Amino acid sequence: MADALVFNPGSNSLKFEVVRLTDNQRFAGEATKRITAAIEEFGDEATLSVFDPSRPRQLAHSEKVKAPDMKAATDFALRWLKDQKVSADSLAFTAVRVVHGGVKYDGATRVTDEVLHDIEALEELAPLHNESSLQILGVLAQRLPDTPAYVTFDTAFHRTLPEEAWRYPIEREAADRHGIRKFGFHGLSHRFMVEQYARTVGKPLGEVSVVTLHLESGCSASAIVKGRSVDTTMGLTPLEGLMMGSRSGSIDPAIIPYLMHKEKQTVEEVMKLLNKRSGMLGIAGGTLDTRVLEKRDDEAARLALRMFSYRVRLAVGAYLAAVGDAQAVLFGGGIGEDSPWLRAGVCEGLRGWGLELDPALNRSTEGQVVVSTPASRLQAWAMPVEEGLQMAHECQLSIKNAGNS
Ligand SMILES: Nc1ncnc2c1ncn2[C@@H]1O[C@H](COP(=O)(O)OP(=O)(O)O)[C@@H](O)[C@H]1O
Ligand SMILES: CC(=O)OP(=O)(O)O
Ligand SMILES: [Mg+2]
Repeated sequence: MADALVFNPGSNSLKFEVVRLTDNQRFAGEATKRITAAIEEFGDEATLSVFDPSRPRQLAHSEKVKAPDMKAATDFALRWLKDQKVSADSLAFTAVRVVHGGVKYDGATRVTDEVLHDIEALEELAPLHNESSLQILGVLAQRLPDTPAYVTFDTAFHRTLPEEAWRYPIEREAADRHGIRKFGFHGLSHRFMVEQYARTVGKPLGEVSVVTLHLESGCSASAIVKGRSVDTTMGLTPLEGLMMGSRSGSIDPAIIPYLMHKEKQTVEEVMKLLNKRSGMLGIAGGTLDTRVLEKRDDEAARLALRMFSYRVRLAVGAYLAAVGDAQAVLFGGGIGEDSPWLRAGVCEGLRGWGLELDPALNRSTEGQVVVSTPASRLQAWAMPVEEGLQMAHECQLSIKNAGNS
């Protein structure tokens, strides 16, 4: 048995967990969380939320803390963990989620100067994320210098995409000169969902084909055939694909020069608009949080939720076609797990595929649950995603593999 400390910087938060791994675990879901917490809304009054480790997303305690940025939040987390009696010598390793690993990294890796350099080189393609990971790694190198540090990559799971999926239909030479291709992200989450599904239904991973949905501030879908990712909605960067909290997702690319021209803005300003002031925030105004939007009864909030659910539904339809004979649609991430309205809105359009939602089961917002009827040919599941457990599991596998080679 070993404990690992994992950090998951999102576009909107820093989540951190102490994970207890068992010696020969085959699935991430066999590990348990000892501590799980998040710092959100960085600033002098950031929020520290501490969750019940045994119940997904159940808040146990919350307080205001001073954490103006990712570095300060990491510093705070380490001090706070010390108060919780988590000492450096109780940790087998630390792990940090890195969103962009390019084509080079296919799994968890021990941090070296070369790895840090590669993460930095990819910063341009994941500006909301890679820099945050480097900041966390900097604090860990200073504060826990003797604990081995690992990184896990969102892109690793999608390295199995076939060329017709990862190649963009743009001039080949130009794309290849600059490494322009679809990478895909949220791989820890998509991998966790499909493996957890396989584990629960008792099938080998190689016999499982599903569509997975990771829906939080950042959102993506993945088409998975026989346990391997064959397509995913995010692309060269985490801006492509579904409508998100504050990101537009896919739009007509001609909108970018048109807006630059009409609004007399630079490309950086327009990219900021698409990353930070679009998506549900851009349509509803005021917030990107679906829990708040659900409670609002103005037309803008309702439109944002309808647009979001419509776009998720379209992606699921496309990926059911990509998979061909999917067994289930897995709804994960804060919105996927917790929002009956979203699941109903998406499944409404999937009757033709033989998906029958059970309205009573769909009202459940707690834990992993099948929300389709027993007779439904295609199943729908609400599936709590545990990126932290997946990170710790992938690092343990990499340590074992290194020991065996
Ligand atoms: N119970 C829940 N807990 C947390 N987030 C939820 C919940 N239900 C819905 N959500 C949605 O998920 C978003 C939170 O995503 P978060 O985990 O902070 O994303 P990220 O990892 O991209 O920073 C919220 O803005 C909200 O829209
Ligand atoms: C890749 C990505 O968008 O990550 P997150 O949803 O955690 O911001
Ligand atoms: Mg996230």
